[in-house]
Amino acid sequence: MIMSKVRDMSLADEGIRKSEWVQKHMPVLEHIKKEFERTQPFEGITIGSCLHLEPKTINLGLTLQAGGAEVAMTGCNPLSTHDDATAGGAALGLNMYGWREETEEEYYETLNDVLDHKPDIIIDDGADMILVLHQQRKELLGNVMGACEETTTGVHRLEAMHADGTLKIPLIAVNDAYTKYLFDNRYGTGQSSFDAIMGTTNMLIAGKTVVVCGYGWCGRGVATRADGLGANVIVTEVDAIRALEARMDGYRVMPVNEAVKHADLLITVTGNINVISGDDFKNMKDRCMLANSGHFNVEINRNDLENQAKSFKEVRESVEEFIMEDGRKIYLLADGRLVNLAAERGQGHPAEIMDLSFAAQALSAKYIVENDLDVVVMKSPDELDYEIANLKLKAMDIQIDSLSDRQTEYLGDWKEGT
Ligand SMILES: NC(=O)c1ccc[n+]([C@@H]2O[C@H](COP(=O)([O-])OP(=O)(O)OC[C@H]3O[C@@H](n4cnc5c(N)ncnc54)[C@H](O)[C@@H]3O)[C@@H](O)[C@H]2O)c1
Ligand SMILES: N[C@@H](CCSC[C@H]1O[C@@H](n2cnc3c(=O)[nH]cnc32)[C@H](O)[C@@H]1O)C(=O)O
Repeated sequence: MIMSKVRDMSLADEGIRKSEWVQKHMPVLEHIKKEFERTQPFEGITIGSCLHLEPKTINLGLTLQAGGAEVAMTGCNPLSTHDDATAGGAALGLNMYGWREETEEEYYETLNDVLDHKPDIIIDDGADMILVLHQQRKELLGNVMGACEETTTGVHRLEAMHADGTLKIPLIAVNDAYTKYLFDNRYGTGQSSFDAIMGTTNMLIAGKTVVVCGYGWCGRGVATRADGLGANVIVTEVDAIRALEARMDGYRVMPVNEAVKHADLLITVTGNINVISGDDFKNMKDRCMLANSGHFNVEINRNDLENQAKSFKEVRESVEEFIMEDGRKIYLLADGRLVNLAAERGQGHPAEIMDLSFAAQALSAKYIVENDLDVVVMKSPDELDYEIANLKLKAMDIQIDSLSDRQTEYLGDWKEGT
């Protein structure tokens, strides 16, 4: 029997319409779905997920369902759920739990609702579900064949769990697949962050100074798009090599306490805590705008901002204005949560990008079923990456070359010199 707790089932048709639209732009996932329909890799298997609930994620759920799985889904962020998508998913036979603007209590309640389905496989984003499984729902551990993790910070948390011996299940770090982080973290976060920031504020980027904190895969994507939109880009880093790379990519690099003085718009993408805190708020220009596109709501220390402000209020959907003692105004978008998903207008990454990420999830889940894995944190196998990349090239009608026998022989030979 299908169980669901969603905001409003009357939104189901609109949710289905939106899922059908993005489905047209997710050809790799569509191909995998057809394969799954034929081969039924998940017959008798229950898959529980904790992912941002929006139309593309519904297509992942339907792909797993087509492969024979019972699917139960909840959101991985209290602000990112689309209520039409959850209603649509429920109408199509997925067990959907969650709604937009959950309290913390509701967030964990719906996460536990999914665990109540006793999943054989877990697909997590940020590792909250895997943590609850290990800390509060230990009785279910024996049932879980393995889990997949969607994002960089989740992988870090799970590696830390594995290092201290806490992790009890095999874990595929789907984030670390080439077809995931090289595209999702970089091009996805680059485009969707600006899509959300511009849609939320209706403001111009050209001519502004944009500070990007963190020059990892997300930071590179955000900086490239800021540059392309005509901004003057400053990067802050703690890693010498990445800082050097940012400089040679053409950006100014400086410590964060200096960078905040120049920022018209500041975006954090570090996965770290307190990247913007304390005196940083004192040194900001009037009307500086702050957004996070990295991890949960910890990168920008909202408490520090609130404590220093005379007053604060929402002045526009997903925009809070903080009036400081000296009269300066600072704007915080989407409560400091991932702006590309948590802002009211956040649509998440483009469909063509999530096509790759969710193809990696679907094939990794199948890999768990087909292989008796040890308790490890492993990158998804290279052969899955190449399968996805080849399917995507084919869908994009792009041909590439292959090595001749002579070239293969040459590349494997050490004797041939000048
Ligand atoms: N918004 C999204 O849709 C989205 C997509 C993918 C990943 N993420 C999240 O974004 C974050 C970054 O992911 P990534 O793949 O780019 O990680 P990454 O490890 O490639 O990059 C993070 C960078 O931040 C730097 N850093 C750490 N602490 C810092 C600090 N205090 N100041 C300045 N720089 C600092 C690190 O040196 C590193 O270069 C993670 O939390 C990840 O889960 C979000
Ligand atoms: N759950 C945490 C962890 C970061 S989510 C970051 C992940 O979201 C994923 N993501 C980005 N856009 C979308 C989307 O549109 N649908 C589903 N997932 C998305 C992306 O793959 C990335 O790794 C949090 O909410 O703060």
